[in-house]
Amino acid sequence: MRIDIEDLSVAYAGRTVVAGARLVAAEGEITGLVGPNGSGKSTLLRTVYRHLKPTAGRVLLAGSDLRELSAVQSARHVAALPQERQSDFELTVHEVVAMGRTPYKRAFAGDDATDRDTVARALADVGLAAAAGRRFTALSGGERQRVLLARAFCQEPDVLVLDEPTNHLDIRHQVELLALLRAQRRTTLVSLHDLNAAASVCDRLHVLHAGAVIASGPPREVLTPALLAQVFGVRAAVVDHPLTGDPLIAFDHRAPAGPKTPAPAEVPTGG
Ligand SMILES: Nc1ncnc2c1ncn2[C@@H]1O[C@H](COP(=O)(O)OP(=O)(O)OP(=O)(O)O)[C@@H](O)[C@H]1O
Repeated sequence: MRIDIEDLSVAYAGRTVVAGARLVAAEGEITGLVGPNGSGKSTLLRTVYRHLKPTAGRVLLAGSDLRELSAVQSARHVAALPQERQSDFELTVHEVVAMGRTPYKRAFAGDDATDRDTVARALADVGLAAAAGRRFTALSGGERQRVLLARAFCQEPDVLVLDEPTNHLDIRHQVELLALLRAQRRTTLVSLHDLNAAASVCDRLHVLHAGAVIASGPPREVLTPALLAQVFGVRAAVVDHPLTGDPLIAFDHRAPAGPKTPAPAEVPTGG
C-alpha cells in the first residue's frame, strides 16, 4: 500500500515544526527521511502512525485519508517503531511481541496457532528466538529495540513506519535489520541518521530541513556534497562503495563546512 503525504503541517502548542511537507512512500519501496536534529522527521512519522494530528494537510493510505479508518483498521495496515520506546513492560519478550497481534483479536481472546507462529517467526527474524521467555526489562537497549521491531512485524502491516530503527544496534544487527527490511519488500517509511545506511537501503530519500522537504529522489541524486554542506553543515565526498557500488559518503570528521544554513535552502528536487 502506498502512502501519500499531502501538504502536511504539524504544530506543538501553536509552534509549527513541519510545514507543508509533501512526499510519497511508494508501494513495496523503502522511503527514507533524513535531516538534521530537530528537522521534523519524528513529528512527520508520528502523523503516519496516528500519534499526532496534522494541523493542515493529510496522510493518505492507498488513496484514503488515514483518519477515516478506525484505530483497529489502521493498526492492521500500519505498524510503527516509534521513537518513544516503552521500556517498562513487566512482560516476557514473547508477551511484548504478541501485543502486535491485538488488531486481529477479539477482546480477551488468547493466542491461537497463527498468533504463536507469527510471534515465533518475528522473533526469529530479529535473531531473538532464544529470548522468548526472558523479561523485557532485563534486556539490553539493542535487544529491546529488536523486540519492539518484532512486535511491529507481528502486526503483519502493509506499511512499516520506523523511527531510527538502527538506534542502539551494533553494526552486525544494523546490517541484518536493513537486509531484513530490503528482503520484506513492504512499504517502509524510515528515518535514519546514518546517511550511508540510508544511501544503501532506501529506494528514495526525502531530506527535511527546518520542517520542510527540500530535496527528494534516489539517494545518489540527493546526497551530493553540496546538499550535505548546505543542510548538515559538513564537508564530504561521495564515492562509489568498493564492495556494493552504492553511494558512499566519506565525511571530513576534522572540520565542518562553515556556518550552518539557518533556514530551509532552495535545493532542486527530483520530485
Ligand atoms: N512533544 C513535543 N513537544 C514540543 N515540541 C516538540 C515535541 N517533539 C518535538 N518537538 C520539536 O519539534 C521539532 C522537530 O522535532 P522532531 O523530533 O520531529 O525532529 P527530528 O528531525 O526527528 O529530530 P532528531 O533527529 O533529533 O530525532 C524540534 O524543534 C523539537 O524540539
